[in-house]
Amino acid sequence: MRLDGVWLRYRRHGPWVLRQVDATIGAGEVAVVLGRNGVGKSTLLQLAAGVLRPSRGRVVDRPAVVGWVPERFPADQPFTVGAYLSAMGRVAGLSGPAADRAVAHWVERLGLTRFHDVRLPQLSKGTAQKVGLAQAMLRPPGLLVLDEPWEGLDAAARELVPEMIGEVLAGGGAVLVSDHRGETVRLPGARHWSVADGTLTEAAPSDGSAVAVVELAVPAAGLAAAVARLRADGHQILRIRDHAVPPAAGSPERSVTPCPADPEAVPGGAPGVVSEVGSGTRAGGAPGVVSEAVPGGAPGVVSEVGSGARAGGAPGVVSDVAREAPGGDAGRSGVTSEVSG
Ligand SMILES: Nc1ncnc2c1ncn2[C@@H]1O[C@H](COP(=O)(O)OP(=O)(O)OP(=O)(O)O)[C@@H](O)[C@H]1O
Repeated sequence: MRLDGVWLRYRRHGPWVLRQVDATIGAGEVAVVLGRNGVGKSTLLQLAAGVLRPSRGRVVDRPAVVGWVPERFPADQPFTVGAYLSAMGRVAGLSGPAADRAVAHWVERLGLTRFHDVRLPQLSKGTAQKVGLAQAMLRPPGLLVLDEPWEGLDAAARELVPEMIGEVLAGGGAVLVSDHRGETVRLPGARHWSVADGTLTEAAPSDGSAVAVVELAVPAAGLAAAVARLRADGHQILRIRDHAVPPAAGSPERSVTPCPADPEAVPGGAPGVVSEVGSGTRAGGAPGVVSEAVPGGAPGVVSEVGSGARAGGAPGVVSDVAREAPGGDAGRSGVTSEVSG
């Protein structure tokens, strides 16, 4: 499927939400749409799914079967779960018996059995979201479009999302998924599309062969916000650490602490280091420490302290830690870097 010079605004003479978006997604590919709140991720997904029509440009080669999971399932409909899903199966082109079989399969798989005869408005947000996932999968989609699919789901259901994505990809489908919380770390091989200022840019692949690790210092009070911002920009957080406990020299991954998917869960009260892998670098403008990965011609590690950064452009880069940052405040800085090629 291809978005060909797509522009979108919601009303005549209104502001453009998207301008001249060109993007292609092929069979067996997944693209994660990243960006801050309100930049137009949902708009882009709705254009891809065919829910919205471009104001200018066109969307071509959209697969015949599209599974669309909106950010909020429209639960204000007077149907039971079973009746709604059966009807959606028919809408998707399944015969009655085939729809029934598909509904039985997905109801069981998503743990919806006891809600089969419950009316949609009576469902909790998370359960309604599962109904939204189920309806999109009743007929194997050639394109699955998921808008923030993890929102509101319990732990078990969250695990199902990457599974469902994997099944669509294995069946030759394509998947677009938006995410501002970093859950996509569970989607290896995903392409990263970043939306900002009305345009879409694709980040370099994060398959591990073209990324580097950067350590950034951030103010402790701004840690959660920094993590959220970095994730929104498409970077992968590897770890968060107190800069008073530096990692072993030359082995920054050794002391990795799993980073919570929810930026709100980041302990904001303590100074911290965030390790991130991704496709671009953001320099920390203030003291503190963050690690992130950036694309490079070769694997590498970059350590950054305060507002200064040095990038390793060659393999075999070493981070040396636990020394006072050049020109920094000894009480707040604890990392400096040595780069070798
Ligand atoms: N139906 C609509 N009518 C008018 N403006 C809209 C409509 N839907 C979205 N917008 C506007 O378009 C812009 C992009 O919204 P969109 O929902 O696509 O962003 P988003 O990146 O998905 O945000 P979030 O991360 O909060 O879901 C916002 O300024 C929003 O207010």
